[in-house]
Amino acid sequence: MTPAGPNEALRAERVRFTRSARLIIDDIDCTVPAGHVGALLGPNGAGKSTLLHLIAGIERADAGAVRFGERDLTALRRRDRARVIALAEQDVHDAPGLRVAEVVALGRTPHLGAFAAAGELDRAIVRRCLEDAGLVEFADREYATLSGGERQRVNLARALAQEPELLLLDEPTNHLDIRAQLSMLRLLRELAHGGLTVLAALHDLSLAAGYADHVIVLDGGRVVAAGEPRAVLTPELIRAVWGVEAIVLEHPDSGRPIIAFSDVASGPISRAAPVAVVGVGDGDGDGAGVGAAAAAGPGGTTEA
Ligand SMILES: Nc1ncnc2c1ncn2[C@@H]1O[C@H](COP(=O)(O)OP(=O)(O)OP(=O)(O)O)[C@@H](O)[C@H]1O
Repeated sequence: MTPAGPNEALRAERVRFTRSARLIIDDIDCTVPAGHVGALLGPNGAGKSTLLHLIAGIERADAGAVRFGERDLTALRRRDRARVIALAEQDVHDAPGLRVAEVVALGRTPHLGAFAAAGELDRAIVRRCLEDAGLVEFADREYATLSGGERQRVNLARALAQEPELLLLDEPTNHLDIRAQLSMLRLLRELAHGGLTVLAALHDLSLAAGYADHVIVLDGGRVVAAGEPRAVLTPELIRAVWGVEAIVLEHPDSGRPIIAFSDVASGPISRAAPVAVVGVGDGDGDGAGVGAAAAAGPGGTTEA
């Protein structure tokens, strides 16, 4: 596990960002309390990745500030910033031909001197991060040959090797099976309790509600709600932001919200109907031709 860093709060203050004459981030104010797991939620195109890039310093805001504790992150030089913040993204494009351990070792770059090679401490940190991400058996595999879920864990391990104080993640559960999703989020919680401040863009509202201490909901480049998952993730908010009907239940053990969706358009699914394969017609009237699966009712089901 990455050693505990100092607990600091992340604060974005009136951050504004325009691209191609479009206002993408519209005077955003938001906070992730020190040592918390924050979840950044919102529909496609809401501005989650852009906000993470602005916090990480990959993009420069037109206005506003990003602070971590007392430090102004926007004022830090690139190398200094990379010692404070790590961003785990879904796609790593700078790893052609590299093996997994080498990709993870790239995370040590901000800590190495200008011409210095990695030392024993760096190698030990890389080994520990491979272990934390469950990747020991993959250490010698070529990164390009990994599955999407395996790559996702490498991206996390590389970010952890940076030994950041602030860990940003863009859809870290994407491509992961359910067990790997839960273990990823459990690891983020453990890291937060160990001192890291974590902000992850997530799409799964129940996972966010189950693991995040603090959620920030973006819509159209603005923060529309923020706070404890239970207070924020209400059916009204979900309808307003995502345009879907949700039922918010309480987990019997943790008391945290579980979000279920009711698809009012298709109605209840009571019994799966056999799927008939019918010809869509090939013009000769015999019904043969390209097979198409036709469901007997809406959504491929019939009412009992
Ligand atoms: N270079 C660009 N020029 C113009 N618009 C852009 C540019 N980059 C991003 N955008 C727009 O900014 C908005 C926010 O994009 P962003 O990727 O931050 O959203 P997101 O919330 O991460 O979405 P998703 O959930 O789909 O990943 C989108 O409407 C996107 O089309």
